[in-house]
Amino acid sequence: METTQPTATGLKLVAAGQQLTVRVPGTSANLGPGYDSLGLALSIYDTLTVETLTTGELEFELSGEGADTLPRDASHLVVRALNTALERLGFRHSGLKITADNVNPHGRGLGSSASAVVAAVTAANALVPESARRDREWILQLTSEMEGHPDNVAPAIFGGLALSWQDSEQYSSTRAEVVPSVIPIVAVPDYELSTETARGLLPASIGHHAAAMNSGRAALLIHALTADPRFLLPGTEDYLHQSYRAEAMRPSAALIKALRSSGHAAVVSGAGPTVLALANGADEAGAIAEMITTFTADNTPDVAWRVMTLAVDVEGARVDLHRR
Ligand SMILES: Nc1ncnc2c1ncn2[C@@H]1O[C@H](COP(=O)(O)OP(=O)(O)OP(=O)(O)O)[C@@H](O)[C@H]1O
Ligand SMILES: N[C@@H](CCO)C(=O)O
Repeated sequence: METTQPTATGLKLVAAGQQLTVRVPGTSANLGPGYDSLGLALSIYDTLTVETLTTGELEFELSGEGADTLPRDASHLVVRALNTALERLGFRHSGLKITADNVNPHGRGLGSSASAVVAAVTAANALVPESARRDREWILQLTSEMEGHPDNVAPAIFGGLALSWQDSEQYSSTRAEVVPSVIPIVAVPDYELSTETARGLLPASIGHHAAAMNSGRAALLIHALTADPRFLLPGTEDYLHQSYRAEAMRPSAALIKALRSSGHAAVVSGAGPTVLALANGADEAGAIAEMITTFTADNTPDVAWRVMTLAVDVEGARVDLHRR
């Protein structure tokens, strides 16, 4: 791949004429007690196609979620993340054509902003020469910095169930395998709640008792997801965030309460307001989907819900190179 000499900015130009597509899964973070640490990759995908140009221009084609609201210029989240990543790698571009096809709903708790930055940083890393490319740990570090927490970006990058942690400014993550009988079902309401707003509802500190209770449930949840799903209901109990945010998503909180009272492991997905239920097998998945439909029709008539029975994505972000 050809690159020019460093420019006045000290940054080299990536070669023009390249084209690639990145497919990134949506994610559900927290899973109850795993606040800011656990996340599951889901089979709902955004795709981002990037072509490098010589015109110096930015062309943007946007379809699906956000097509009516998002900017199509350098202020777009994907462009900002892509430029930052290229710069960190020592490069810049001389024009881009970006085509974004967004399926993951925005501001609903399915990690749309994390998917966007993972797609952008993964694309930037694939556009630079092989010798300058970094590994997925580097992508995790940069995208966690952008998001402020690693729980959505990690499963979006690696797929599966991501267990993430932070040492000072360093983010790390490891992947665990979810038993095949676990089926995620999401109920996505038609109202939004931004992560920023939801984080603002949390107390600055919590008591030692709540912290101890939460630790036990988080440990149990990993066992439930990776070995014995019979423990999904007690394993998804949380003491850190959901009760503080319930006022901002009352229909979702009511649905979660009803599902849990019937023995189903339901939680707020990410910062909400989507409801995530984890079924143990197809029969329970069917029963959950049916209960969501009936309960919401009877109890939340002003809210339209989209119910999706998904799978755990095990691939994570995938790059397809079309032209180099
Ligand atoms: N594909 C995208 N392209 C550009 N901007 C996006 C994209 N996806 C999300 N965003 C921006 O991020 C905002 C939503 O981010 P926010 O963190 O509030 O919710 P979320 O990521 O969908 O949910 P959560 O973080 O709770 O899982 C959108 O309103 C939009 O501004
Ligand atoms: N852990 C994050 C996930 C949403 O980005 C939160 O609950 O605020």
